[in-house]
Amino acid sequence: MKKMIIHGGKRLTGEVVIGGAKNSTVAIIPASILSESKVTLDGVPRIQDVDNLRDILTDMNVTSEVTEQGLEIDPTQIISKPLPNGKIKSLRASYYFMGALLGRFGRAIVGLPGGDDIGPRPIDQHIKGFEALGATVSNEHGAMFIQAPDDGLHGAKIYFDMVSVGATVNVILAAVRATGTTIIENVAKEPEIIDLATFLNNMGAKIRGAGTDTIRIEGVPHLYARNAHTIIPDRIEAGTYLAMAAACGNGVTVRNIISEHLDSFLAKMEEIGVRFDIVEDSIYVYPTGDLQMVTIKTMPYPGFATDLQQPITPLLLKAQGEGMIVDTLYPRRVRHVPELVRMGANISVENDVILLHHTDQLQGTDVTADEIRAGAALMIAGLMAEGTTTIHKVENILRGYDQVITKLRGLGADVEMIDEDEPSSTLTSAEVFQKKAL
Ligand SMILES: CC(=O)N[C@H]1[C@@H](OP(=O)(O)OP(=O)(O)OC[C@H]2O[C@@H](n3ccc(=O)[nH]c3=O)[C@H](O)[C@@H]2O)O[C@H](CO)[C@@H](O)[C@@H]1O
Ligand SMILES: C=C(OP(=O)(O)O)C(=O)O
Repeated sequence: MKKMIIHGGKRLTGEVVIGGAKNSTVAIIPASILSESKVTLDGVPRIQDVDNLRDILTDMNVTSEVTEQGLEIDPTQIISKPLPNGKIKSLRASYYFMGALLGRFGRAIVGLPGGDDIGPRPIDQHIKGFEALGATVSNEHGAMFIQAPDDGLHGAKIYFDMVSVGATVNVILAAVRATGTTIIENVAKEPEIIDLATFLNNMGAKIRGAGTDTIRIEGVPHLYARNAHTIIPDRIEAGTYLAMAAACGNGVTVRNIISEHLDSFLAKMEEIGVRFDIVEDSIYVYPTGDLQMVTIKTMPYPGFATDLQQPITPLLLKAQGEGMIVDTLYPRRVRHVPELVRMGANISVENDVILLHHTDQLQGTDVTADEIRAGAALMIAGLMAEGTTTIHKVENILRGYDQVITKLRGLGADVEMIDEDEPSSTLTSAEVFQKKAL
């Protein structure tokens, strides 16, 4: 286990470059097993979810190699194998192997996934989609057994009862090689869904409508990757650094952003009073003056992303007045709140609503990152705080934040990551460096 030590209070300056989107990458890596030729991915972020997906590929005899640009995956020698346990439990997106194996082999045995502990995360819509395509699905001792009929999956009309990123991805993966036409209604419209569809279409799939409410798929018998696919920039990582820049920056440029993917987030930043300039694929955030408290309600894309409600919270603590956050997707995504309270934040939860009040100054202390975006919030709070903040369970942050220590140091942050058993006591990070060098 690792911990992050932040000596707060430094004003951040300079530039940070955003990596490829975690939520695209973790769908596209499982999708690559549908290809009958080698797959080249550029812009793959260096995150633990990718390492864990690569381990799962290895279990299926699919080799992968990290290159300077990204990742090469060779699925040509793949074997159909049950994946009931192991790394499957280490991340959410491992459940995309259900759809991908079903699409490739007509059967899948995959353990129920792990991922962030942010309240109940059922998969009933994924199952509804697989069944509509003709598969039989059963849950046996925590693993899903999914089997296509003898004559293979067939196209179907599916209406999702709620908008789900995971169910949309999984049903696309199962349907691309099914016989006939599949129409999926009330699908997720996230940019990561469009990225996945682009990747699959470039391999010969026929997916239309990604980014709208309805996706139409004409099944094809074979898929071959021919060109390298570049993963889109991570809008959640971008939002995190933008919020950080506003909370403790002295003029920060965030590069490699598709600003349209952040429309609702940027509108909220403006409402708070943050000033920024968008120039092509970069956003410059000015040092902030007076800020206004706001109300945030998370919604499926293009609404305000649940994954950004925690990262924007420390910034809101600087604002005047009283604010509120309602996470309609994950009402119990509040594990950062008690940790922020320990840092002196005036924040509470009542009936699943996060209530925020202006806080003069956060104080560094020991806190725990119970999930990825709670960790991002604590990281920003630690940078804003007086004194030293030690964040435990940093692995949750490393699941999805690309080269985070390097990026923070590039902005001038005084931050260090060390093993839990290594003494850090009251040393500054410069002293820790010195000690390591001896
Ligand atoms: C790897 C990945 O892309 N993860 C993202 C994905 O997670 P994930 O794909 O798990 O989230 P979903 O979009 O599926 O979940 C949205 C909502 O639908 C509910 N639901 C979902 C499926 C289902 O079968 N039944 C059901 O009730 C969920 O409990 C939740 O309330 O979208 C979330 C919502 O934007 C983000 O926070 C995650 O970062
Ligand atoms: C909830 C998240 O991730 P996952 O779905 O991979 O658990 C997230 O990225 O904020």
